[in-house]
Amino acid sequence: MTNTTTIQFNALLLDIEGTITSISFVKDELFPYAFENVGKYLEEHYDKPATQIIIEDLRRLAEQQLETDADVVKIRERKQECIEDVTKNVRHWIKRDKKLTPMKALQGLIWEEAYQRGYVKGHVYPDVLPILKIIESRQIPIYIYSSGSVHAQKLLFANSVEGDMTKILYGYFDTNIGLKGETSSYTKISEQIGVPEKDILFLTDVEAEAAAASKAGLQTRLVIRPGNATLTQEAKNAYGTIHTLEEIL
Ligand SMILES: CSCCC(=O)C(=O)COP(=O)(O)O
Ligand SMILES: [Mg+2]
Repeated sequence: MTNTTTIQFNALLLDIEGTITSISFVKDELFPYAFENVGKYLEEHYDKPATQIIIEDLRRLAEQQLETDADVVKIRERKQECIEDVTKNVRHWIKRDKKLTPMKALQGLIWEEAYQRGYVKGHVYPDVLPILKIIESRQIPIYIYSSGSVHAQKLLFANSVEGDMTKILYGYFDTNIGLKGETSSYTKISEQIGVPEKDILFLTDVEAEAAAASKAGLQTRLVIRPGNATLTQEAKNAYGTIHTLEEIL
């Protein structure tokens, strides 16, 4: 179903990958960079408090995950063993596109170097910035909700192919508020931004996210971009689809 009526909303909530950024940028540039550089990053930043906090979180996570996943290893205490174990787990989770909060936090720190050194630039589709500027000019706040950490989100938009986009973004949410497939996450976002669920428009490429948001009472549209997973007809009918952000104006 293509939406033909005007959508009324007082806040816009955007997924990143597959919605305003290509899946290929995330899967073919960001993830491989983190995969290749996780060990090196840990060697260079091991003693920093931020790294140690993440390692402790990853240690607890590994304890839980190894009960159901035989490829996850227990993270040992001594520095070199710890780096070896964290690297093994993180690489395993990257390969499976796991949305695990501490792993996402570490990815964000690793990507910081990639952006700073100019190895990557955050991809956004050409329709995104012009339409977001129009929405911002209508005093409608724009928020991001991604499985990538808030730090990683800010890096992507501060170093995007369209320049620094952070000035037009009002706020950011990651999995610290809850998983994107859980209805309660959207209820919490609505509470935090002070906009009723029915007045928020959420755009995503993932059916389960549209379903969770819709169940919470948000308006949703599924976004179709080149390289995205195919959507079921049932979901297209239930939530409606757009191909560019122009369709929400
Ligand atoms: C913040 S950029 C990296 C995106 C990422 O790590 C990811 O897992 C994509 O998740 P999304 O919720 O944006 O589809
Ligand atoms: Mg997505």
